[in-house]
Amino acid sequence: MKILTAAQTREADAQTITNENIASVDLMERAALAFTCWFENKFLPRQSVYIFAGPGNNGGDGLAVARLLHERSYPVKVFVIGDLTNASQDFQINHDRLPAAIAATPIVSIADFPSIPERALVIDALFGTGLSRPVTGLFAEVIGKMNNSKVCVISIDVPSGLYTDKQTPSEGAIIRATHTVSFELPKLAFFLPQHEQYVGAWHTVPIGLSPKYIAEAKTDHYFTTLEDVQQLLKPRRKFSHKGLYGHALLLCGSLGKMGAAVLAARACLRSGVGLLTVHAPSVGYSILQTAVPEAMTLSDPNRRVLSKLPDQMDKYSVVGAGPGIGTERQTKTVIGQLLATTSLPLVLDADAINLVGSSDRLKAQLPRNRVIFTPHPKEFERLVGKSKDDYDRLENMREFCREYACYMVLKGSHSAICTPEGEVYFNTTGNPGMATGGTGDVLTGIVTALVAQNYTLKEACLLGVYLHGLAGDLARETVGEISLIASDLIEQLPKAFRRLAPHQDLAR
Ligand SMILES: NC(=O)C1=CN([C@@H]2O[C@H](COP(=O)(O)OP(=O)(O)OC[C@H]3O[C@@H](n4cnc5c(N)ncnc54)[C@H](OP(=O)(O)O)[C@@H]3O)[C@@H](O)[C@H]2O)[C@@H](O)CC1
Ligand SMILES: [K+]
Repeated sequence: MKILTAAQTREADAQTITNENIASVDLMERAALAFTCWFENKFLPRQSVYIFAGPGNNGGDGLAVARLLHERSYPVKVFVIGDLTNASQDFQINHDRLPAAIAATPIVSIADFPSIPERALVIDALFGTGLSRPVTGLFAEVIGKMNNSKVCVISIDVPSGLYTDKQTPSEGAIIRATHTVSFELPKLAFFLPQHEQYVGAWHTVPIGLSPKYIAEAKTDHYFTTLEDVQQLLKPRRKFSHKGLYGHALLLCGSLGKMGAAVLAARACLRSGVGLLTVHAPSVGYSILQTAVPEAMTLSDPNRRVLSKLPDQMDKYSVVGAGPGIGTERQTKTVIGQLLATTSLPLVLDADAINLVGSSDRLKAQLPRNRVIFTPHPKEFERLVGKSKDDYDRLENMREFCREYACYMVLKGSHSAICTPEGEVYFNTTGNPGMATGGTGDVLTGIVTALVAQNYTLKEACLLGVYLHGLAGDLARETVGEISLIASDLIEQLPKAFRRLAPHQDLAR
């Protein structure tokens, strides 16, 4: 699904109004109703609701929500801030529609800010996508009070004060929402780690924005949904044999880090690969043969670290390299040979990324259109360089992927997948329990297996990252976030695959 800029969202609103031949206040009513339904499902009408409305259409939404919640027996109080002589037309209409029981109290100085009871709910309808400058002055003071209220704050559409598609200047005040309920689509800002404290948990509610406009809108930013990845998953053919599903080679492990190789190998096998060979330092031979009997094991001449590429590289369909390999000189030579001498697709993770990042010579040897990097933020920095903020990091990722014609999975809460064309796809599965050692090795195994099965590199990234997060979400259901370990993801992979294709096994 596409992510739109603030300007595109306004245009989508406008086109919806024109195409459907409705008044803009009708679209506002639809939005307010969608928000109210979400709210009703979440909170009982026992708690009083304090709504803070600004002078634009976001404020208009807040006033319409006040009326709708009042009709549903929620005790509602409304406060309006700003120069209301310049308020938007739809704000005015909804102001006039407020029932007599709701007095909209103006806040003209911070002394007018109400004291908010402990169990109240606060709705933030100060600003939405029409924010035109950083929030200062009285608005900033109001935001400060709302942030200090220690109650649940629910933002309509956007946490007020946050720019949705570019860096918010540091002098601007921003709401710290518990929940953000966004209309139709999430905003780019929601996917960036630097905004975690403002956005809280985000949700989307449909308001019927013009599908035609959305389909035609140009963007470089997308987010992946279950439906998107379901379309990618290929069924297994009836007359199958293991040769159809590729032969993956993993270059993993070193003395003391054979666990990384075991995790990557097991995840690779659970992701449908036909054959798997793991090439590891000789210390890992019996470990791998015991822990992963389904995989073939090749022993490197060196006991501790990888020092040599295996022979007959052309019999493999893909190489996954990096988990647990360390950064010793011999291993760097192996990675150099891998880049220079093979023509296979490569999935490079962990120390393979660090090795490439530390050497301009290796970077210059990167083959075009057949490398996937899967860095976490620190590895990303070693490979691509430092970034000023999350928007800058996205731009740097885009530039790097264009320059080297490679794919990148920047791992995080919403892992970002970048293509050589500079398109970025944000993943929507996964949870904080996955921030634990070994989960990256599991991802390498999954993505490598998918490339082996002839998924394009882009498909392998989108599908692999989604499945990895989904396995994490399934694991959370049984072990919780705190106890979750990387092996739990592997255990849940079968269920994750079946979630994507619920009827496939039954159809036979
Ligand atoms: N269009 C539709 O049909 C639908 C729209 N919908 C809703 O509308 C929202 C967008 O509404 P919007 O465009 O009116 O902008 P909004 O965010 O309310 O703010 C604009 C006002 O704030 C002011 N202002 C701005 N920055 C400021 C600052 N830093 N400090 C102080 N003032 C500042 C600005 O003043 P100005 O810049 O003109 O001086 C103007 O008065 C969108 O997020 C969604 O919630 C839904 O109902 C669906 C249907
Ligand atoms: K808001």
